[in-house]
Amino acid sequence: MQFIRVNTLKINPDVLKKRLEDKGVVLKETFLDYAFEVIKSPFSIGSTPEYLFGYYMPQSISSMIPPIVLNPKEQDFILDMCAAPGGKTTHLAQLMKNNGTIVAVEISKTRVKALKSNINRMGVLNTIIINADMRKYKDYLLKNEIFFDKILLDAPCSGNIIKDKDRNVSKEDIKYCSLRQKELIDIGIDLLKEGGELVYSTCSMEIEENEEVIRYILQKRDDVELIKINKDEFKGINVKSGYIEGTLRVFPPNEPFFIAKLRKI
Ligand SMILES: C[S@@+](CC[C@H](N)C(=O)[O-])C[C@H]1O[C@@H](n2cnc3c(N)ncnc32)[C@H](O)[C@@H]1O
Repeated sequence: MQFIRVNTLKINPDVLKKRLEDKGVVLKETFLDYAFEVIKSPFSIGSTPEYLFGYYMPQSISSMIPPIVLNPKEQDFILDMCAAPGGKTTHLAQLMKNNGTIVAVEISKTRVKALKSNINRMGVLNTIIINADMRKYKDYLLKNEIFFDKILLDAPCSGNIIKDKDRNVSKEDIKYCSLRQKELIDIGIDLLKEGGELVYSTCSMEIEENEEVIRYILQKRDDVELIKINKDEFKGINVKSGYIEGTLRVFPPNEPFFIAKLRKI
């Protein structure tokens, strides 16, 4: 299944739809008025002039859910803790209509290049890119008392190993990912303003990387609570409740995803 997210910072979804359809692309509506499923395309959807103009982002429909759940407002101060290549950063900027501020942090120098290029291509103007390890960069933020209204933690996970490195995952990989995710979510809560909200997501199916991380943070800290996500918002997507009520799991044929929302109290 292939989907595109129309970049409403640059073009109206109906205008782009007509433009692609005139070139022979067959598109199907989704629960989002700015996202379409690509049913058929005579050419690669990642190499059209419209793509290069930044009119859309090819990405799974599941990966559009975390920014929607975070629900950024136009004046929000947002931290995107693991940002590259920027599918979700550019989506957040679009929802904020290029207002407010996003701090997009990415550890990998190579992946920062892709993040920069997507941000430029898509006309995003409200984002500061930081090439740093969140586990160290948090010290700078805390020392300067910089706290955020909303945080997206789209955590590195074993699903990325399968996709990026094209190999199977071992029990050790899952354990390693789970430990890193627990460390990152704890940092995320530290960096939230009181009443601020954090969305945690992974493209892994493993309980250790999903519900276990949420259970860990809810047990470890008494300044955080779970906000229940309404799964009925995502019509046409194979979304079910996670193993903790109020969390979400997306299942095949859609890209597997886990999404949870927390509030700092
Ligand atoms: C799942 S990917 C993020 C995808 C991205 N949110 C998007 O929608 O395009 C996870 C990213 O986190 C980065 N990362 C891993 N550990 C990190 C850390 N400690 N600090 C910042 N970024 C990190 C990885 O290099 C990778 O690019």
